[in-house]
This record gives sequence, structure tokens and C-alpha cells, in this order.
Amino acid sequence: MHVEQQQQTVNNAKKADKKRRRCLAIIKSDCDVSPSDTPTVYLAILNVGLSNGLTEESLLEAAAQTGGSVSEVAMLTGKSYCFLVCCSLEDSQLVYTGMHNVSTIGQQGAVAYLSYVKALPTLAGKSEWNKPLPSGLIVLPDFVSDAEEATLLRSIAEDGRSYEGTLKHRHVKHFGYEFLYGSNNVDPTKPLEQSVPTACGFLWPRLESFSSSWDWSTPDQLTVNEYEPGHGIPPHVDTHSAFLDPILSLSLQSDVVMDFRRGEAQVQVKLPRRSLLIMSGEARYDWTHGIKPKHIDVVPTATGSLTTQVRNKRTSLTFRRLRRGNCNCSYPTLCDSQQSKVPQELSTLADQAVSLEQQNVHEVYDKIANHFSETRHSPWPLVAQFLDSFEPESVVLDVGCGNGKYLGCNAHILAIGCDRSQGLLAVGQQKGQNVFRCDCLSVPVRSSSIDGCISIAVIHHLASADRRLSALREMARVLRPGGRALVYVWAKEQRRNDRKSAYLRQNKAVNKERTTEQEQRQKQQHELEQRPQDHVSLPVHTNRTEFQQQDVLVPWKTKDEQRTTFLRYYHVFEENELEKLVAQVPEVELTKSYYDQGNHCVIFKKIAVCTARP
Ligand SMILES: O=C(O)CCC(=O)C(=O)O
Ligand SMILES: [Fe+2]
Repeated sequence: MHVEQQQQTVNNAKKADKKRRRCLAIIKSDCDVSPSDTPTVYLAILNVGLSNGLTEESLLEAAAQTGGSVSEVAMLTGKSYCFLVCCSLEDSQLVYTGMHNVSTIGQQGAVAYLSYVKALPTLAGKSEWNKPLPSGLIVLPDFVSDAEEATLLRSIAEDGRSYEGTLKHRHVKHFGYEFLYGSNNVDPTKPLEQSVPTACGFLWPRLESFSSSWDWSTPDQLTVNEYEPGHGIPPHVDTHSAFLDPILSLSLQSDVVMDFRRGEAQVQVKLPRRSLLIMSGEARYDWTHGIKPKHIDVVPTATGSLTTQVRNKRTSLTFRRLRRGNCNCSYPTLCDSQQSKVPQELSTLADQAVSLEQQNVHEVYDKIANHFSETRHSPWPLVAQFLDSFEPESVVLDVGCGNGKYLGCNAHILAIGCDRSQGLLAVGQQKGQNVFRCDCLSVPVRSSSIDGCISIAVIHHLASADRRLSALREMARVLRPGGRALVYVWAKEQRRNDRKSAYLRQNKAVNKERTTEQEQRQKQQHELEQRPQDHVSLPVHTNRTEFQQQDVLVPWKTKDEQRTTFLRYYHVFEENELEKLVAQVPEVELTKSYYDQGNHCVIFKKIAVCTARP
């Protein structure tokens, strides 16, 4: 080499060193990460990051060219640096030498400077772990013991009659029915010779004791997945039309991190060895799940920092129940049964439900707020009694609080209310109540944080069974273990006996009006048919008569001179319907159900569960 060239190389290295020192000072002050003089598996990639257009993909590609394997990337929003975790020290050294002061990546092809660092920044990727779990997702740690794990593994290995196959990234075995990866479905007419091994039988009573009120039948299909370290499963949703809700997966032999995704949202969930994963509702239908093919997972420690965890061979037992028919969930995006409907604007059941609620619930309540509020002042005694049953200083949320008539019932508790209707909330706000506006399907309250919930005459305004269920799940989510909820919904059957329906009681008084009312009804029906946006035609209920149908439009007549009639959508509940809905929420247990003044009512309690989140 010429002297000049040598000089240039030395100068170049000096310049790179200077730049690197500057960058290291930044990461030290930004996130307290210190460089390491000796190689570690943690590499700081300096001078390139999300702020100058670096993508995870291009970074991984550059690292792959060095021959070193990377197990994790930590990109930080708005930063011109990022971090890599390599699979081993050798990998880390390969990446270091191959990329330092060599790789030009990022938007302007910036040069990357590398440095070994002692650890990942506490904040890097931590936000990934602070997100709430997808609704309907539960991880039960230590679901089986070491001995039971060994028994299960043995019985599965011994069963020679199961259907076996090797996929690109893992080995699989099926019991009960074969899962056909070509069509992503099962053939319900072709049961396998070997059904779900009887050795799994002890799991079901255990699951029932976890939630006795759960509507549950024994799984008839089992897929065993065997993952060597570095293996994974691509993000997918288990075919809706193939299997019912929920889906269970028992993790054996190794911890692993599972990624859940919905649109842009991504949540990482640690599945510890011997834990049971339950995917129900949204988590089963509307989020994909997958495992990245890696050797090492980055997981949070008990103190909230991040650490790496080497994977061992993992065997998972996924238990499912065949559906035998179409799926009619309200999550059409990933629903194979509803695929044809998706592109047609507003034609899905879920969209119909949303627009029906918008038009015949939200818009109506906003318009009738003041008049409606005048008619709602005396609390129902059994609701007040429930509120009185809380210890002083309990936090109780009234979901769909309307004008807030229940918020002042028990002066010793902290009663908070939320509602969709700004018009109704304004009434409570004027009284100085703690109220906020939100949808009952997405309550901005931390999971497992409150002592009690009431929801009086709210979820019967939700226009699909899935949405009514989701509202219950949302209440279950915010309740702390041991927390209790009371839910009232309008009953289809307006009983005339002892606790007579307040609604029918006024019957006599209005009998006279009946004919005019019927005329009115015909007029409304006509108007309804005229409205172009209406994609559903529902019967208009005649006030103070028995309900003829469960999904109805109930008129509300204003008191002003115009006597305008608004139509509110209701789903009136059949006997036991509310209880059945509660039974589909695994985190809760039904403690009481009763009939009160024309309403079906349930009290349920959240049972103590732990999630895998440390
Ligand atoms: O390994 C697991 O826990 C999940 C397996 C899975 O998602 C599947 O087989 O559909
Ligand atoms: Fe799956």
C-alpha cells in the first residue's frame, strides 16, 4: 500500500472514531447506555436510525451480509441510532467488523458506526411490553406441573396413529382432525383414527374450575407444533370457519414470545413454559398471532428492563373445537366466511351495526338529551343497593351513565361515569360529576384497576351479539380481580307479576292513545322506508305493548310543540340471553341474575387471574 493510501486509511479511522465518540455521548445522555471495550451481544448502530429513514429491513439486510445472526432489533422513534442483539458473541463480532464505518444505510446512505454496549437501553422496546393485551387474551402461568408436562409429551410421542408432517419451519402432528395447510381448514367429514389423547383429559376440569360459568365443550382437535430454536410460525388467524371460540395453546419445554398484530398495532406476549394461552373474542378473531423464527427472545425483567432469553425446543399443544358451518363474528376483516362482504362498503354485519347505532342511538340521544334526562331521576332501588354494597373509597365506573343519576347514590365511593352522548354527559357535568366521554367498547381505563362497574340500560343499544359481548369483556377487563359488575338490559318479556315492569304499568293510561299511536307507527314505518341511508328495516315497536321481536326501533316523542318522534334501536333480551353472554367472558363468574322492572339483570365478578406480564 502506498504511504498516501495508508495515511488516508488512518485519517478515515480517526474520523470515524471521533464521530462514534460523539454518538456514544448522545446515547449515554439519552438512555444511559455505556459502551463496552470487550465484545457483547449488544451492538449500538450509530448515526443511522428511524429519524434518518432507516428501516428494520434494510438494517437486517446489511447485518445479514456480514454473516452474523441477529436476534432482535430495537429501533427508537425519532432517534438517529438503534440497537441490535446478536445471537452469539461470534455473530456480534462478525456484524461489528462487517458494518462499522463500512455500511451505508438509511435514507441518505449514511455511514453506520458501531459500538459494543453493555446492555440495551431500558426504554428500547419497553413500550412494546407496556401495551395492554389484546382484548380476550389470557395467559395462565403454571397451568400444568413439570410432571404433567412430561406425561403429556410422552403420550403425544407414543401416539403413532396421529397425522404427522414437517413444514418449512416446524414439525406438526394432528389429532382428531387433520389441519390442512393447503386450504387452511379441516375436513369435518374425515375424523382421524386417533382423537385428542385421553391423557389431556385432566386439563378440562382445571379450565372449568378457572371459570365455572364458561360456555365450554371439550376440544375435538389438537395440533402439536414442535419448534426447534430458530423456528417460528408466520402471523395468521386460525381460520374462522374452521374453529370455534376460544382457542387454547399450551406451551411446553420452552418460553417463547408470541406477536399479536391488528392493523398497525403490535403487542408482544411472553408465553412461559407450562402456561396456557387462551385466545377469545377479539384476540381470536381480529388479531393475528405468530412467532418470529429466532434463537433468542428479548423479554422484560421483573424490574422493567429488558433481557435476552435463549429459546429451547418448544412443543405447543393447540386445542380447538370444530365449527361446522359459517362464522358470523363481527370481525369481518380476517373472517373467511365473510370475505365476499368485506369490499362492499357498509355491507358487513359489523358495519351495519355501527351505522345503526350511530343513527338510531347516538344521534337520537344527543337530540333528546334534555328531555330524556328530565324523565330519569329516581334511581332503581336494586341498583342503589348494589352501589351501597361497596366499601368506602371504592372506585366504581358507571358505563353509559347518561345524566349521571347513579353517580351520587353512595357518597362514600368514588363514582365515575362515562357515556357516548355529549348531550347527556353535559347534564352530569353541570352537576360537577366525574364524567368523561367514550364508547363502551373502548373504555380508556387501565386493565384490572377498578372495584366495580354498573351498566344500566346500555348494552341493549348495541346492534350485534358480538358487540354486546365485547362491551361485557371491556367491563371485565377494567375490573380488578374480585371486582363486581351489575348489568341491566331491557327484557323482551315485560312481566306483569310481582316486580311489575315500570314500562307496562303505564299501560292503562296510554290505552286511549293506542289508535293514534298505531297510526303514528305506520307513519314512522313509512318514513323509515323513505330514508336512503337505512340498510336495515326494523319493526317500530308500539310503546307499552309486549315486544314482538328482539331487534326493534322504539319511538321517543319529544314534548315540544312539534312532538317529533325519534326512533331508538334496542335489542331486547330473551330470558337467559344475558347470562349466556356472561358465560362467554372467561375472566368473570356470574354471581347473581334476576328480573327487575322489565329488565334482565346480572351481577358478575372478576376472578383472580394473572397474565404473563411481569
Ligand atoms: O405454537 C403455538 O402456540 C401456536 C400454534 C398456532 O398458532 C397454530 O397452530 O395455529
Ligand atoms: Fe394459530
